[in-house]
Amino acid sequence: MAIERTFSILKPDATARNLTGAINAVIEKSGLRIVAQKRIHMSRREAETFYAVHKERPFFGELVDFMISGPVVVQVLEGEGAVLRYREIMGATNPESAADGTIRKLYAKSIGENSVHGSDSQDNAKIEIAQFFSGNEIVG
Ligand SMILES: Nc1ncnc2c1ncn2[C@@H]1O[C@H](COP(=O)(O)OP(=O)(O)OP(=O)(O)O)[C@@H](O)[C@H]1O
Repeated sequence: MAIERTFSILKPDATARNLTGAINAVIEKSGLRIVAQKRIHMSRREAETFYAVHKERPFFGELVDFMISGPVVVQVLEGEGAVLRYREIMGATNPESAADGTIRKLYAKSIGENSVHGSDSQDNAKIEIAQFFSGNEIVG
């Protein structure tokens, strides 16, 4: 499988509970490399742009409010099949359905406050990475 990059967010519920190191340990143990990382507080406009695909969904307002409720850590992860690999170790959106050992099973509080985001395709990974990082911030 090819070396890819994916975009990750450690969400406000994770930063609030001081879990960024614990989650990074799961990421690194999986073989993925954190090739860029920064802690930011998203603006409402950034969160609305990021989740624009969900703007007609009933939870959109709640999702945006949550994403700007505290700091997040945005990351670029690199490795073989990184998009799919990260989705596997994140686990299902709803932690109650997530497989044992996944980040969401271990740490997520609910379907909304579910600790992590990961891109769902290589095309979206490129778009999402470009929203938060310039090329010289990514060091492979
Ligand atoms: N029913 C819901 N109630 C509240 N928030 C929800 C609900 N469904 C999804 N969300 C939030 O919206 C995000 C995006 O939903 P999506 O269905 O794309 O899940 P995902 O692909 O697993 O998550 P992500 O896009 O964050 O990686 C979820 O991660 C979650 O934070």
